[in-house]
Amino acid sequence: MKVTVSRKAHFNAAHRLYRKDWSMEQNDLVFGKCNNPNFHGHNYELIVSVTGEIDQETGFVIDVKILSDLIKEHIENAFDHKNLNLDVPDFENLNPTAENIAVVIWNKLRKYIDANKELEVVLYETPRNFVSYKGN
Ligand SMILES: Nc1nc2c(c(=O)[nH]1)N=C([C@H](O)[C@H](O)COP(=O)(O)OP(=O)(O)OP(=O)(O)O)CN2
Ligand SMILES: [Zn+2]
Repeated sequence: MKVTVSRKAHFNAAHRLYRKDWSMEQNDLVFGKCNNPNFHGHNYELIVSVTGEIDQETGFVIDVKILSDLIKEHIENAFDHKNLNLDVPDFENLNPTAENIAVVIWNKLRKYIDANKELEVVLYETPRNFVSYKGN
């Protein structure tokens, strides 16, 4: 019997969607207003879910306090109130789209979650735009 435990978190960050190897015109064509050279920001909402068997002694799939501390240490401290393009090394050569941010978050957390448990990341960039990633 598998059960999913989820924890919500949030961070505020600035970004610019563009490719360094494209002209301004091409970036404008593809990324539109998201290519603003002066950046723009989002209030990102994050849902991290861990699925696995319930431990018979504790009744937990994972202690939510542990999950919360992992998100705070590895995601919120790294991304909150940061410029993703300029301040976060993961995006030095990676466009900080919602898709790429979700994959980076998943990779950062995966190593701390037991191998026999599944991890899913859902990232809301705006209240209407969101992506999800489960690995693979
Ligand atoms: N596949 C993706 N498409 C877009 C991404 C993304 O990360 N992945 N990102 C952006 C922009 O960064 C931003 O999210 C767009 O903001 P905005 O247009 O303001 O968002 P909304 O759609 O919620 O606003 P509306 O008012 O509904 O237009 C663009 N595309
Ligand atoms: Zn944006």
